[in-house]
Amino acid sequence: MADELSQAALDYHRYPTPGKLEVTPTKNMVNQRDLALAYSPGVAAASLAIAENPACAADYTTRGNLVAVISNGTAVLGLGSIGALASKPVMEGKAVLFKKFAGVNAFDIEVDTLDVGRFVDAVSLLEPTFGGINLEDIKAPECFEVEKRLKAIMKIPVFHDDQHGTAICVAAAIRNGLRVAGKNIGEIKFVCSGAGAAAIACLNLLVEMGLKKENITVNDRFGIIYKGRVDEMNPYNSAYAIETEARTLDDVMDDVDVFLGLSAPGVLKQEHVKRMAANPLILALANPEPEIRPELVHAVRGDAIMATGRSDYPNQVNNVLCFPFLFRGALDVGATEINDAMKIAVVDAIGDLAMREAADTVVAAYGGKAFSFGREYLIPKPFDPRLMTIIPPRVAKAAMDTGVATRPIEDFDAYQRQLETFVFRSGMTMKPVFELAKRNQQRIVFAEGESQRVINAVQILVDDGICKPILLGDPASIQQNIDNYGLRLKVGENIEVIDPRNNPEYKKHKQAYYELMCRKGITPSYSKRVIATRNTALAAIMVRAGDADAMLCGVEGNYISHLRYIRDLIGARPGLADVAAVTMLILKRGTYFLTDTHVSVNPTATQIADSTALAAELMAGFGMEPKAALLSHSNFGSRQNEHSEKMRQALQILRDKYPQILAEGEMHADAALSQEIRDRLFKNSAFTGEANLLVCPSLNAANIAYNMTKMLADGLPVGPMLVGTNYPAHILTESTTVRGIVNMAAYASLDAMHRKG
Ligand SMILES: NC(=O)C1=CN([C@@H]2O[C@H](COP(=O)(O)OP(=O)(O)OC[C@H]3O[C@@H](n4cnc5c(N)ncnc54)[C@H](OP(=O)(O)O)[C@@H]3O)[C@@H](O)[C@H]2O)C=CC1
Ligand SMILES: CC(=O)C(=O)O
Ligand SMILES: [Mg+2]
Repeated sequence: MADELSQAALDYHRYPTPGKLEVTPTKNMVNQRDLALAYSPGVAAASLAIAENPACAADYTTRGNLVAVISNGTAVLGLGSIGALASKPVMEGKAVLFKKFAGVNAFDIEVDTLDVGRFVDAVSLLEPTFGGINLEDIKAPECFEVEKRLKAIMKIPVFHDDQHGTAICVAAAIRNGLRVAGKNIGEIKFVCSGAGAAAIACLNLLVEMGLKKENITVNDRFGIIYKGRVDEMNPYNSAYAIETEARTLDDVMDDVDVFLGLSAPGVLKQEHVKRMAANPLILALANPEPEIRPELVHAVRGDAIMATGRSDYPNQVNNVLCFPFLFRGALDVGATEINDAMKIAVVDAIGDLAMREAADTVVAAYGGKAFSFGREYLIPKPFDPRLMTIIPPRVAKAAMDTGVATRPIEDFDAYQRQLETFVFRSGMTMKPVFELAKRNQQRIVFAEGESQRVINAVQILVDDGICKPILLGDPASIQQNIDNYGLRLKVGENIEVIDPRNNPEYKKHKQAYYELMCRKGITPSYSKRVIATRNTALAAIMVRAGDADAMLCGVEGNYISHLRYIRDLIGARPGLADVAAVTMLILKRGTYFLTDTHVSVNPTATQIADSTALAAELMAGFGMEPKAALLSHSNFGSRQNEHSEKMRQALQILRDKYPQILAEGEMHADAALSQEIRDRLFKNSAFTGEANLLVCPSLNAANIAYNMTKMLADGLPVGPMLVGTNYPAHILTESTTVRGIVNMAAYASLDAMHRKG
């Protein structure tokens, strides 16, 4: 490993606190009452309930979502038997992956013994603590015995990740690799380097999938495993011993279709690769250094399809694609074991996923690179959020079908939503909006139709049937982007494309633009130019003309330049001084709306009252009851100046004009969010609990508050949504993600539907 990376890794592990994990309580512990509930005497109620009915441990403790990652340090990655203590960073790492990828809590447990019996005793006694056991980096052949004995004793899933997690990912990658190479698993010549935990499990699964045993040759440190060999033989590697004169890897590499390495660095040489069959598939999976580096393979074989266990090359075959999601499904149904049906469900899910285009978040996580199924993309990337939404339900279903689920899932739709919410926190809040949008698909025109983010979002919108997209832009560039991403959009079939320079409705749109702008110094010839070159203007005119139901712009270019067109061509509703922007922030703590985050620099008291009322109306569309707080540096008159006075006036206007809205102010943001703080200042607050509509006195305050909260509280924004417009039109920002565009297209549809009544 490069010195720089080693040092960076050491610093990463050491600072700011040693290690990668900590324990975080999930319940408040701030007063005497909490203490009485969490600990003595209250805790006795939970203990007695479990004593009476052990199954309710899943209701009153973390057990149902807690996995132990257990090792004795005998086969740590490809580093060998470095001991239980030295394995701790790897086990902590696996625990982090469980949590990060699938929300599974995991403790690492390092058991310092080489004795199978003592190890099994130690682990089996942990059953009351955990909902599942993930065995890790335990060397063969002991690992087989350990797993077999623990499975027999324990009534929770026991899963040796290096065996089965690896086998599942390898099986999916090989199935897809053979698809690309155009080969049939029943006919291929197969060489495996390594006969340990991972290798034997992979071979067993591949044989189940149709690989012929007679076509497999296995090699380990002592050479080829042949019938009659005496060194290092055991019942597990003996199953793959063959009649042969061959004794080394060098003897067996002619015409090999697939090489699977689960052994040690540098075992496979360029000379071997040269002799392999056409389109050879090479999985060099030893970690961290593979059996051969991809650049060495590609230097001698242009037709090779290559995978490693590393993240810095294409086709990372690593069990992280499997274990977090497999356990998620198993825990969610209280599975008593992980059986073959559950494993096969994961093989299928991983394999299928790679055949679909990569998700937007994957593209973002990998530097904007697009992936589509092929030589360099055989299996999904670990950051693919769909692993979480696709694998656990299939595992849960397989567990239920095979009778090992103690808590069967009753409502799979609700379960699916729960998983989606984990990945896209917008899931729940946006759910009703998506449902409504789907029922009455609106025509949404996208001003930046050539943008890759827009095109990726449009694929999701089409797949989910949320709207009928119209893309403005050069058709050739749009098609190029569709092809680059391997998307399934078909112009004229599931999307409409309008080239502004070749627009069939050009005359009508130009005239409409001219009529709106002729008294603002715009000439007929300039109108022509604008309508052919300014997509935001064209989109706005299309919405006005009824050629689209709503528009989205702003993914490219600055906000204010789009706002100019919106103000001129869409305009504010009669009686309003201007439009305003409302941004939704989805936080762990809840969902909040802020206004005006993007439009008016210094709104008047009337504007503030109007935009509060419009934001409240918008929130009702999300099924939320607005509680508006007019924010200030002043708390109910504590400061007297023009800024606090403005918010006081705004409250008065609100109460006069919109008495139905629950509004309070002017106040500090903490008072807005805490009943307790408000109670200390005065009684009879207009609303109870916390405000969910935070109204700021200026653009400065609103925009700063929004961006700061988003960063500090890891908020997920939806918006900005424009309110008070004459027609449905929304300006996104340049940082909007694909998911953000999808959310806003759904909201724009809802906006359009509401206006139609
Ligand atoms: N990418 C992934 O997802 C995963 C990768 N791996 C990697 O696979 C490798 C094996 O792991 P695991 O099965 O758990 O470990 P084991 O210790 O159980 O097995 C190691 C196997 O490799 C063989 N071996 C060691 N050195 C050589 C060599 N120079 N030539 C040929 N064979 C050799 C060993 O042979 P012998 O018994 O004779 O010593 C043994 O059969 C590790 O590098 C690990 O990082 C493992 C799991 C997942
Ligand atoms: C990935 C993994 O589990 C290993 O290399 O051991
Ligand atoms: Mg491992």
